Amino acid sequence: MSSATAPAADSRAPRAGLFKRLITHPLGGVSIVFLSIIVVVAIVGPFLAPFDPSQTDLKMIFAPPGGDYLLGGDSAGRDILSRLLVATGFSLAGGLLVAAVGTVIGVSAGLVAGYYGGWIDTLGSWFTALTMSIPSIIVLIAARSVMGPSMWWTMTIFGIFISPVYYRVVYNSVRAVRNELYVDAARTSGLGDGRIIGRHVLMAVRAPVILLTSGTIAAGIGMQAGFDFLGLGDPNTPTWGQMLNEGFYNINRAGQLVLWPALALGLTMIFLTLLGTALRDELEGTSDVRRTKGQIAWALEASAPEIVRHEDAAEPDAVLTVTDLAVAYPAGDGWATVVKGASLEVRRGETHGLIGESGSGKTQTAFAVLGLLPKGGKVMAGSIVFDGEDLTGVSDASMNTFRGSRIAYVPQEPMSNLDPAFTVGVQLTEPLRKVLGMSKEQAHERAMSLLDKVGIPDPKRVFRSYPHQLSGGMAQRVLIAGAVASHPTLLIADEPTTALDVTVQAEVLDLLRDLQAELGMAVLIVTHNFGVVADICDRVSVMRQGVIVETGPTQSVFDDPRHQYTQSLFEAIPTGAPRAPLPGAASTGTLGRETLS
Ligand SMILES: Nc1ncnc2c1ncn2[C@@H]1O[C@H](COP(=O)(O)OP(=O)(O)OP(=O)(O)O)[C@@H](O)[C@H]1O
Repeated sequence: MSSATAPAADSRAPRAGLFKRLITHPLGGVSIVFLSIIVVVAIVGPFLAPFDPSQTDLKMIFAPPGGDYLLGGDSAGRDILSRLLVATGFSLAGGLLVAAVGTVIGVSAGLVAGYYGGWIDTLGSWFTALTMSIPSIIVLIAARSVMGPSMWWTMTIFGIFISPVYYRVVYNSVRAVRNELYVDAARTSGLGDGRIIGRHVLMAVRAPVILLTSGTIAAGIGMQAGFDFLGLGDPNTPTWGQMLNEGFYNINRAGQLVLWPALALGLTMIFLTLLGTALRDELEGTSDVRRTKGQIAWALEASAPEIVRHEDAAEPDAVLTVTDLAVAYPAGDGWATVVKGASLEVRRGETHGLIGESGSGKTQTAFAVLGLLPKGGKVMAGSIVFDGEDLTGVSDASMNTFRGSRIAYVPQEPMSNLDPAFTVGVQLTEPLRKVLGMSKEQAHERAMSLLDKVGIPDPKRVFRSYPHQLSGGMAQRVLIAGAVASHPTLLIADEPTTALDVTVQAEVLDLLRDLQAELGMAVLIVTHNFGVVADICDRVSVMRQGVIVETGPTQSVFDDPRHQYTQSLFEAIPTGAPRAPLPGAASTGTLGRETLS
């Protein structure tokens, strides 16, 4: 056995710029190429057009493709190709105008209303509600009869109707960040509101606004085409919608009249939507997961420390096998890896301690198993096999079939994990009814017997009590009762005694031991207290800086810690404390509650 101390790689792989990432994204690349061609055509189309798009030639009415008119002639003898080239510019400009008006009004109003609140907020909400309640098409038709058939006015008004969408997105994002500590810090450091909004707040809304804009351009082009198709547009401005309108009138005589504008319109809208999908992937980081997963896995493999494994007489029957797990969070332009290739095995029916100093990644490992990583956290590499199923590829919806039934969880802070608005009875019976499908009476009966089982002296009273009427120890017993209600195969308890006082800690540990023995479940107990491990764990894994460095039966690891880090942990225990009270010896807290940090 060897011990290794090399830390695993920290993968702060720098991310390329947004455009570079988009162009290498499969959907993004092809969309950018197509849309670039459309933009080029829109700009140079009028110069490339072989004829004036309005020039009529009676001889060329419904002329077939070929000859002077490459794509044929329309019902007035105009060149379809020339009209298509010029129409591309107008159609695109219409979509861009909608997005520009929507962005300018919606983003600025959302920023100001979200940041300042008060009457500006009220005015913004009122305007949003008003514009959303009026059908835009009616206003557009009314405006047309007042101002005449101008594409520019039509698109400007449509942009105003789109602006509440931007307003809401920006407003909600600003509300979410305005009380962040870094915004407070900017304020206290003397930065003015304009600078804070422009620098800190605008950054937070940048991604959703960019995302929204590709959809808005598509919606604008579609709206304009629909308006022209209905014959409500400006007949002197060639657009795809105008061409479609004319084509549909003459579809039986010359089908190509519909074909070209329909292709241009359909493909542009499809590629704008695909670009939106690619943008979402890149801005929200989902694509980075795909792209960097391999890189991180490779980096971890290259530097993975060897785990010190103690010989084990028992036949391994793993209920949970975590292999080379890597968990990372976006950090700046890269990823900060907080679990760096951890491997862990919890066997059926055993109590397994996961011990390590504060910040070593114990909770992140537990959350990864539960599929409950905080926002931004991603499993970048490795596998989590529970009862034969790999949980890393499982959807959120499917994870719900594991959580609360086959995998249960007991948190660190009992009080903050009970909803103060509901009685214990409601909180215990609701999952029994929803997850296990029990009737109201069955759930009530089961909850009472669970409260009794976890040693609550007066279950009836506690059932009717609100969390604030319970002590910390009682609240933790209630949470344990809820966790074991479904007879889980695996119970994950994250520092279940840390928030409790010493005497209550001992009782809760005794309770966990008794329940484990009675229900035969496996228990993974996350702790930084060797006393807890000594008291109830059959086996232990020692975690350091995101990796497991030593694992084995508790007795063996306590008797003969081989990894330098495990040895240093034992050395950190104050002298005078007995070294290793072994599992089964009810000696909670023998080693105190040392925080190994
Ligand atoms: N939401 C988050 N975003 C970014 N980094 C995080 C997040 N949550 C945790 N971390 C980082 O992950 C690392 C491991 O945290 P974790 O909570 O797993 O530690 P731990 O071993 O359970 O320690 P403790 O006993 O203090 O909870 C820490 O460096 C922490 O800063």
